[in-house]
Amino acid sequence: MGEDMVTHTFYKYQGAGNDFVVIDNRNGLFDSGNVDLVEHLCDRRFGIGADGLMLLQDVADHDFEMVYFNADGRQGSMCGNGGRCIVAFARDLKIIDREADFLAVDGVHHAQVHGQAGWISLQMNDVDLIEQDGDAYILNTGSPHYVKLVSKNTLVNFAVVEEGRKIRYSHAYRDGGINVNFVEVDGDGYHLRTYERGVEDETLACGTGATAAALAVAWHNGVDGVFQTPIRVQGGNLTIRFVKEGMRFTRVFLEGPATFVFKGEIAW
Ligand SMILES: N[C@H](CCC[C@H](N)C(=O)O)C(=O)O
Repeated sequence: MGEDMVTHTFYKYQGAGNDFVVIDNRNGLFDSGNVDLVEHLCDRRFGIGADGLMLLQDVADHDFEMVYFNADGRQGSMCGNGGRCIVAFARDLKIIDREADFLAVDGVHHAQVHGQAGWISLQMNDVDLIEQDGDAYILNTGSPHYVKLVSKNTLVNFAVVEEGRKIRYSHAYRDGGINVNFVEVDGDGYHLRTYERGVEDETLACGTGATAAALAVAWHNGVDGVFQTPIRVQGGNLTIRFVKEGMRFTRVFLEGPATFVFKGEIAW
């Protein structure tokens, strides 16, 4: 690398296999409008490789601000696993200790860091609307989700990308896009596979998707109460905690691992 080449520091984190480039942008120098740059950095051959990219920024009245981009380079809606990973990043930068209060595209989030295992609990917004599209459930947990319940032992050989793409590009969702989730009963919890908008592929985990799946299943079962739902995803395990009273879901928490992978330098 030539001495005069300008390089930039980046970090890689992953949450149950949903992986992110994370950049400390407290100096505000990152060109947030550069779609090609973000897409390049997320490219798994020509760049670093990730499902998404996040900027950590300073903001008044909160520990930090999270700005999220999907791998297609465009600013996205809320990313649950990304939210958990940026809290781990803020801890590693010593911006926070074990509690965080940060601003994201869907408002303020509180998070807790549990123990050294990097288990992060992220509070998600309340949900009070679940609609139906045929036998699927449509709800927004910070990002829009289509949740289809499938029978046991379906997901092991399921064409997630093909079936997910059909729905995501169908007339109803073509313009705004939607994340497509397939969920089946799995022991005392559920197994989930997700086709993600903006990645336009299956991801190994989707935090807002796991949250949407847990709430949709509780709605489908029609029982109120306090829930703690294990969700097995391709990249690991997540837990969703929430209180259901009719169609109102409160105290919603997405919990799971958020792991530092590596730090690097890249020229752009
Ligand atoms: N692809 C999603 C955003 C990221 C969601 C996912 N990575 C998560 O953990 O919630 C969308 O465009 O709606």
